[in-house]
Amino acid sequence: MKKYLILEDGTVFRGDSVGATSISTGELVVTNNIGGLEQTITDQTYNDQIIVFIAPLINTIGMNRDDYESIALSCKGVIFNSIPVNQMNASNPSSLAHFLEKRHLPGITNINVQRLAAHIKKHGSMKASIMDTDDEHAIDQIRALVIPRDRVKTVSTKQPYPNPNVGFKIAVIDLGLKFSILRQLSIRKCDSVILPYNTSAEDIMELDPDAVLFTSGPGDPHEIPETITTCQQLEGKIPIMGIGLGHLVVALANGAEIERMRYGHHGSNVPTLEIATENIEFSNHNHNYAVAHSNMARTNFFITYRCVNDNVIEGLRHRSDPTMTVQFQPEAAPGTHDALYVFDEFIEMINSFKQGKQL
Ligand SMILES: NC(=O)CC[C@H](N)C(=O)O
Repeated sequence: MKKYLILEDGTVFRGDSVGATSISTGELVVTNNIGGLEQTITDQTYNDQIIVFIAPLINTIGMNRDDYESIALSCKGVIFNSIPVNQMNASNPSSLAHFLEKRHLPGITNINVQRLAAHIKKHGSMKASIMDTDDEHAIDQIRALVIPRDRVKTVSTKQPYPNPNVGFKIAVIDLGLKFSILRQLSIRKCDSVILPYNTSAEDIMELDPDAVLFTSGPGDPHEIPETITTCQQLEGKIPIMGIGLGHLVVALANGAEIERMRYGHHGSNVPTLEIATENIEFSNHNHNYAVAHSNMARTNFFITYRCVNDNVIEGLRHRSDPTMTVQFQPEAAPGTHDALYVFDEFIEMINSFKQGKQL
């Protein structure tokens, strides 16, 4: 069955349907991930987005349940250059087609993703629809569609839940977390409690945590002013780590400004420079927003990481408070594993804060 990817500027790409046959609209993002299909599709930072995989051929062996990063899928569709024939067979329970069909996620394969990616690079990110036809009404419909502004509310947990262990107690503020953040905390024996995005500072402190972690998540950080206020109220009182959207929240809470990028960073091989060591790491990114350089000097933060390709700010550290952030995704999933040590630095920061407090 033929399917059409229709961009809001009227450009049309035609390919073959894979997965659910429903129609869908979202913001287009182009990822350079060549593996890690499961982790990418289930990453909630892609909420309301249509993910374009730029790799020539993807997913050769089928879906692996150990690599899921959330329970419910929240992206709006997937676009491929090509996938192996056996992955198109939905009656094979481990196939990509079966996975997409069961989760009501439409996809299109046999699309010229190189041309599509070049188009996005030239014109910037835009909305698109996966449709059965390419008539003019489809384009009008896409233009009229407003991307929701409550994406964190949609994906954040509604109720607190624990991820018990025997180490530091971490209050994890779920802005759309990936399971691998919890996996990395578990490896370090953290006794985590996962809380909704709008939990107040008072309720967080009532749990007597050793640290607070604001996770990655979808959308624009300005959409969650309550989380920014909570962060302001916690600042300096307790160690804080921000990842992805959490990094942007911490930055806004401290007077930084955020800008929308032209087409963002999406993929697991983005080179990032750690300024203190001059090490270049390849890390996993999915972001359309970034902290602006313009007024950094007026904040109390210094820049710890920047992207080698375009100088985008990728990490911050407070000059005196125990607060650290990274814009990239140190939990990887999919790789590389270059930046997993960021979680060790978080634990070290908690340790030093505790020792300082005891002195
Ligand atoms: N990696 C993330 O957490 C994404 C942050 C934010 N939604 C952005 O697009 O910039």
